[in-house]
Amino acid sequence: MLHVQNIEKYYGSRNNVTKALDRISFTVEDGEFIAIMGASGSGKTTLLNCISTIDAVSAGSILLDGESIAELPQSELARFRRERLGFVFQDFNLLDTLTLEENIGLALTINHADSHTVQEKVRDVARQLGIEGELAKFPYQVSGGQKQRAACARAMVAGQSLILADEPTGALDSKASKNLLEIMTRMNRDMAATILMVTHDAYSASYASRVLFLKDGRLFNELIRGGRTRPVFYHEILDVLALLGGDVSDVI
Ligand SMILES: Nc1ncnc2c1ncn2[C@@H]1O[C@H](COP(=O)(O)OP(=O)(O)OP(=O)(O)O)[C@@H](O)[C@H]1O
Repeated sequence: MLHVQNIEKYYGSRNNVTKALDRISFTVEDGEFIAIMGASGSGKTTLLNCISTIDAVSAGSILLDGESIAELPQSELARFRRERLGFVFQDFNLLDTLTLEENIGLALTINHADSHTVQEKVRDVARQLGIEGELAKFPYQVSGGQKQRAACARAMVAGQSLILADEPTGALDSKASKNLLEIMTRMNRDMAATILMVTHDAYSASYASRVLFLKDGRLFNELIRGGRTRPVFYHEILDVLALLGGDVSDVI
């Protein structure tokens, strides 16, 4: 569903060029849960920004469901992001003045879906994530875990092909992180969501089915979980991080 082909990204101009991404290629199949890891400055956010159409690649191509992101006209980008991509942010970005139901349904409402369809889709995904009873509440009236669920529901309610998460557990304590990772696992396993998650954290990455490691803008290694348990996978991830070198404490 996602083909990243030989992409490069440079920042700056002639005398001061940073190569943030250097000939990166990989494919994400439907239904995968992928983590992207690497030290600070290795290019993780740049990669996610290129995939999410927030930033443009300098060379190479990115295809989502066969459609080339670089060739989308500016006028189409906002719609493309709303319909095809779901986002889970570190602070969840729920709007305080909207109920959970309105927050979750926002992309559908903006796309002019009729109100009955919006309500049905929102309720369906909310039920699957266990927050059906909270839909009339505002974000300040629900728990942190329920906010996480609402943000996850919003990321997939419009049938988005790909969910992009940038350090989603970055600001959470370990219990809240575990909750969120379990929700994401459920979305992936039971609700067929395809997820690409950038993380510094080996524990978070161990929930993924595959981990891509970036070093200095290049793809350094890849680990596939296969039949291994999560704790075993976690230790393998730590081993690769040690191999990656540099300031290891920076990446775990
Ligand atoms: N707008 C920009 N202008 C110039 N250089 C940039 C810009 N954005 C990123 N870079 C550089 O590109 C490289 C990759 O940065 P990026 O933010 O993608 O790394 P990262 O792996 O996400 O880091 P972190 O984990 O610290 O967020 C770094 O060397 C960074 O300094």
